[in-house]
Formats: sequence, structure tokens, C-alpha cells
Amino acid sequence: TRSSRPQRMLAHVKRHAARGDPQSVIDAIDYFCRHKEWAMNVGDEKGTILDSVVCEVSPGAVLELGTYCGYSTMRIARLLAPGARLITLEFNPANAAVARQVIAWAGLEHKVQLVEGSSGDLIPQMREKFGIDSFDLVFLDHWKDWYLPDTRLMEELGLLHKGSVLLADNVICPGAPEYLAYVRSSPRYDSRYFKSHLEYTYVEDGLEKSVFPGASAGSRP
Ligand SMILES: O=c1[nH]cnc2c(O)cc(-c3ccc(F)cc3)c(Cl)c12
Ligand SMILES: [Mg+2]
Repeated sequence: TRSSRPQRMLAHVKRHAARGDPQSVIDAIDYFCRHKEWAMNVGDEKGTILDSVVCEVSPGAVLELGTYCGYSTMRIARLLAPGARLITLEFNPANAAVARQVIAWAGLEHKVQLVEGSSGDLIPQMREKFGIDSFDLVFLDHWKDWYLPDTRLMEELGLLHKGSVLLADNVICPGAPEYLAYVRSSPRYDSRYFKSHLEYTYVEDGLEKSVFPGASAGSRP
């Protein structure tokens, strides 16, 4: 049967990127998506904003919701300090299979744990299965309708601490209106919009960065 777009992207990476060189893998994917076949990686423009937030937070524990082909996984992992950990959740097994090979090609597999399954099922298992107490940074990039329920779940499970940062992709395109309304109105978050463009296009999109000031915020003094 005909190869999939992620498989063609992986073949392009293996032909054009150097093993063990994450930047060359990132550049190869951006080239493929800009000049051959569009794909829904966060891309270079929003990716630069992602990089700056990762560097600012310098997280010890990161959760990525939505791996796809591993592009943003690599952007985050390449900036992590030794010993810092990134757990990335992907519910599509075919995409997960491609992402594992992309991450391995970049030589970043020792910093990344890719888990297949749905975020709603896996988030409650973070403590028992992965020994994670809380996340310093969460990158939401899976499906717009799951941003809010997954955020509520992380709050209820105590997986966010004072200062934890949520960074959400696609808050304009395709759009996550309920999530935006929540993080922008809740006294529990300090939220800011980073205007950008949908990956590899001139369509507006952006990232929403929301800092969790602590569970006590928003409750009566
Ligand atoms: O589903 C998505 N998950 C995570 N990121 C995504 C993204 O960055 C872009 C898009 C998208 C936007 C416009 C379009 F015409 C087709 C696709 C989607 Cl649909 C997702
Ligand atoms: Mg996205």
C-alpha cells in the first residue's frame, strides 16, 4: 500500500539529516513540510517561541500531549539539561512508530519517553508508571477538544505546581475556544498569547502560555 505522509517525512529525514544531530533533523522536516508536503508539526516559526519558553522554564519534567512525528519532541528535548525528562503521549500507533525513529535518528531517545495511548487514560498513570510528581512544563498539541479536560485532570491530580507552565499550540487555528476562555478567565492562571502563524503558512495561529500560580490562587483567602 502507498506510504503515509509521516513515512515519507521519515524517509526524507534519513536521506538528508545527520544521525545524532537534532538541528539537522528539525531542518530536514521543516524543508520537507515547506517544499514537499505540508504536515502539522508546530514548525519553525512557532517552534522558535516554543524554544524560548523551554529555555525560560528550564524544566526538569516536561509532558507533551501529542507527539505526531516527534518534531516538537526534538525541539524540547534538545534544550533539556542533563537528567531532565520529557514524556510524550501519542494515541496514533502509526505516528508513534515514525516518531520513535525520528527521535532515535536525532539521538535524543535517552531524554524522551514516548507512550502510546490516550492522554485521558495515561495522565492518571503518571505517578505510578513514570514516577513523576508534577510537571514544570506541559506542551498541549494533541486535539483542541482535549486541551481543557486534560488541563482540569492535571489540576485535580495535583500534577501542576506553583509556576508550572502550560503552552498550547493552535489556539487560533484550528482553535481551542473553551480552553482559551478558561485559562484567560480563571484566577488560577496568568495567561499570555504569542501571535504567530499556522506552520508553514501565512494563516494566523498562536501559542497560549499560561502560568499556574498555585492551587490556592482563586480560592478564598
Ligand atoms: O490536530 C492537530 N493537532 C495538533 N496540532 C495541529 C496543528 O498544528 C495544525 C492542525 C491543522 C490546522 C489547519 C489545517 F488546515 C489542518 C490541520 C491540526 Cl488539525 C493539529
Ligand atoms: Mg499543533
